[in-house]
Amino acid sequence: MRKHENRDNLEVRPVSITKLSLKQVDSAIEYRLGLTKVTILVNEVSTAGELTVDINQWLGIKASVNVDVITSSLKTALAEPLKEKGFALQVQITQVDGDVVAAVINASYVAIQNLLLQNDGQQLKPFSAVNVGFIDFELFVDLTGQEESDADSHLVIVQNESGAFLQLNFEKSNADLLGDKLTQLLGGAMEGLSELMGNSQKQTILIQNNHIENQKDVILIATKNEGKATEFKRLFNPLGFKITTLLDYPELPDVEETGKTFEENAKLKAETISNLTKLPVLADDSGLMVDALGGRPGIFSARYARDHDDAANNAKLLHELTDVPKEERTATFHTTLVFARPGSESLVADGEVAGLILGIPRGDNGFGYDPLFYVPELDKSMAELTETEKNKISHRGRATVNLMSEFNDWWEK
Ligand SMILES: O=c1[nH]c(=O)c2ncn([C@@H]3O[C@H](COP(=O)(O)OP(=O)(O)OP(=O)(O)O)[C@@H](O)[C@H]3O)c2[nH]1
Ligand SMILES: [Mg+2]
Repeated sequence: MRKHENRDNLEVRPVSITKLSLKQVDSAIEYRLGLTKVTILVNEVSTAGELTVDINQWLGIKASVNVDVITSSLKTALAEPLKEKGFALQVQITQVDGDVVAAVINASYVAIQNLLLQNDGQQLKPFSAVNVGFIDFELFVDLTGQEESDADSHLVIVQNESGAFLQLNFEKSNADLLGDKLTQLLGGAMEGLSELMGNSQKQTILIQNNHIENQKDVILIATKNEGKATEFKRLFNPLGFKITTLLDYPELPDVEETGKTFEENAKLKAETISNLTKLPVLADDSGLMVDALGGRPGIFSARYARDHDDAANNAKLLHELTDVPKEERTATFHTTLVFARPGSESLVADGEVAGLILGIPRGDNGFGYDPLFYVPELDKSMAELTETEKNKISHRGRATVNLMSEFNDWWEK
């Protein structure tokens, strides 16, 4: 199966609805596929030059009021709660190539969800459309109009988040597209559709709405680590900041930590998420550096034995240090923090704490390697400290103090 040649990712293609005008629309055809009612997506032209994409039924909205998405009167038209009122989108397109139809549907979903968020905060059940087809017996996902004209057969598929096919848009010439070929097309489409729903659309919605744009003193921390999130909340709340993390934004993508240093990785996390959300974003990249292991696991601490598996990572650490005597089990926890915001150079700060790796784990608090990290001046493991005690001496706590000493100047710039 191939994706469109020039695109690595499927995308919610921006459809500039105003600029397009209709060439031709096939008349409605209705199919039955098993028990699923399959209707042509594009309804008949209502007036010359107009194509109605009727998505009311997917939205579960009662009545139908025609709303022109592109006019500025839209917001006024939507003054009443949308769910009470109902509406249809009318869009004009130059052609009915499947890629345009799919793009119109995707753009419609994004547009409507954005309007709802601005109106009454209602969340729609997501749906996406994709154009799939066979060219010389090879399955292509996200066909362009040009590819579509070379295709032996193709169709536009609309699916919702729970995987139900909402509509299939068959061309008349594809009426024989049944059996294995259809199954293959549906399989290919499902992959493309889940990518669209999972990433592109939600991101677009999030970015366009910028949920917390107007909330002052909110910091988004680009972490999915619950242990870090808890520590940051305790560190920043007393300073008057409200902390949100990526755990509050499941629609944002994972940022791959491909850097070679803590700073490179922290920058990648902070700057990627700040660019996407246009928010001030703080990221932490941290890890344990064990002297007897030449500084390992270092930047690979989260994936030392197995990815984010604390038990396996701790077991590997103990195993590697089996014959290393106490005085040689010295180690350092390191954190690099990067604060990024649109249009500024990022602020960077480090923090470290020195300790020893124990032979057996102690304590239940904290996370990661805390039960094996002994802090000599407190005569306790990190996992035996309360959160407040840990924050006072930890690499993350110290990095935060260092960051805050420069924060005001940087923030005012
Ligand atoms: O015992 C610990 N006490 C700590 O205080 C601590 N801080 C970091 N670590 C370890 O180092 C990895 C960081 O990797 P990391 O910075 O990439 O974070 P992460 O992947 O867990 O979350 P994210 O912030 O990237 O989403 C973590 O997973 C842990 O294994 C710690 N272990
Ligand atoms: Mg990580």
